[in-house]
Amino acid sequence: MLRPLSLRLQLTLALMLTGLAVVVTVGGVAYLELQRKFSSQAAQQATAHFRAGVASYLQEFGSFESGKARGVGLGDYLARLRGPDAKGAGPASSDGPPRPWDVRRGPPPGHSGEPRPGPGPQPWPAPDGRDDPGRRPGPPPDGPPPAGPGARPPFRFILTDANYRVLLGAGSYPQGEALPEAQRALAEAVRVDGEIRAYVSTEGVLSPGQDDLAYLAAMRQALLVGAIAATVLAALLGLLLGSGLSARLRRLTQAVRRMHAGELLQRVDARGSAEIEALALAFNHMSEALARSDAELRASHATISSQALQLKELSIRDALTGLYNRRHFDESVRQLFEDSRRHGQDLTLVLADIDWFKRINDQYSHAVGDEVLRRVAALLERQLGGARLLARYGGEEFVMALPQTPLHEAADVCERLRASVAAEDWGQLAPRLQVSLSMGLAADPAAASAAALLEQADAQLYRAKDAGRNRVCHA
Ligand SMILES: Nc1nc2c(ncn2[C@@H]2O[C@H](COP(=O)(O)OP(=O)(O)OP(=O)(O)O)[C@@H](O)[C@H]2O)c(=O)[nH]1
Repeated sequence: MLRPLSLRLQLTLALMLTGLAVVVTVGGVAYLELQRKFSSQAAQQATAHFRAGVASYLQEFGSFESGKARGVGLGDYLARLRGPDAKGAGPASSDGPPRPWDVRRGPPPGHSGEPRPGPGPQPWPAPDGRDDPGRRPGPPPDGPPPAGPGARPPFRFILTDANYRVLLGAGSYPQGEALPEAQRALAEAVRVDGEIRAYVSTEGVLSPGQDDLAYLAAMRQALLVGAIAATVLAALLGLLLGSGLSARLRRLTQAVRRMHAGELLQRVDARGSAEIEALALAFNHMSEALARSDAELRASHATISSQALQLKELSIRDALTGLYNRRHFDESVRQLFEDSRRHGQDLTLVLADIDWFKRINDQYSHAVGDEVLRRVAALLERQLGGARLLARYGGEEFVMALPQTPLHEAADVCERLRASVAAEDWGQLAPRLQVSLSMGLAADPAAASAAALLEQADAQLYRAKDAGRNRVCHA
């Protein structure tokens, strides 16, 4: 399938065609008008010359009949006046006697008074013997005009006497009959001594003469040069406008691509034609709005993410002590257990329980009990370090997982914890307050699961309680 033409090419072609059409239309009309003007001017001149020839004949012979009686027909008379050089083509010259039929540019002789003398082509055909009022044989008056430059013009003259009786009918009107009314209106009077002696009118169209042909050829050439110049100018203009337009569209396209790549805030130059400026401004506004929305979206996404993190943290923390809660411990210890088993590493689980906590509550209040829970939790967390998992397991019970820690090492750690709790100055919190921890440890490598291991630790805790509390027990 053919690709659609680019905007630049379309614009160039449109301008070229428009320029060409304007030149051809204007030039063509001017050319035709000029041709018509030549034809009309030549017809006027030819009629004037013919009329002058007829007037001269009548002046000399008095009438067509007396001319004929003296053996001189109008055709012969005109031919004699015309002279031998009139047969050929060529421009009129100033040599020789003046003759009334020379066709020249400028006002016709009938308009300026006297006919202009000079040799030149005869503007009318010599009448034949049939039509000639002078009865002399001659070339046919109504034959087709000879072709070629300088040939006699194709006018055919109609000649009547003063009463509109046709003497020369130009093949259209029979000799001797009255000229129709319509044709009479076009006829021009031939006056001799102020008296109307005949009427003359013209039929036919002009084959332009050499000067006219030269004019028309120059006109055609100017038309051709104008058309070529207009086409070239239009092409240059089209290319210039088109390249400006396509450059702006290219910048817009590049900006859209950058937006697609993530750089939402883009600005393109808004200068240009009204449409391009409107498009660029709309694009800039859209880009700003998108960039603003994107920034707001990112900010709200960050807020939501942080809130989700906070929520998640809250969901896995114990509200009173800030330690992890039991649910989180149970989820995490499963992973620790599997990892230690997979890598053949030690894992010791510890359950720790505050001794006689009910009594603390009862004796000192729940608030004191809560504060004891918070202080024991902080102490355990501080001394245990980050590599171990510590959680409040429920009530006054805490649980610990010590990865990569063999039982005896874990027992030492727990012993230090127990001692620290016991050595704390609890009297600051409440008079004569004593707090201690009982702890049970399990690190059985044969335990099937973290829960099973935890049960073993719980059993050791019971042993510690049973043994008098404030102690660490393990298998
Ligand atoms: N202040 C306070 N008390 C709690 C909280 N959770 C559980 N307790 C109390 O802890 C007490 C636990 O008592 P017991 O299970 O009898 O255990 P004990 O008194 O510590 O006795 P032994 O464990 O055998 O030494 C109960 O009275 C609970 O009400 C808490 O969050 N705050």
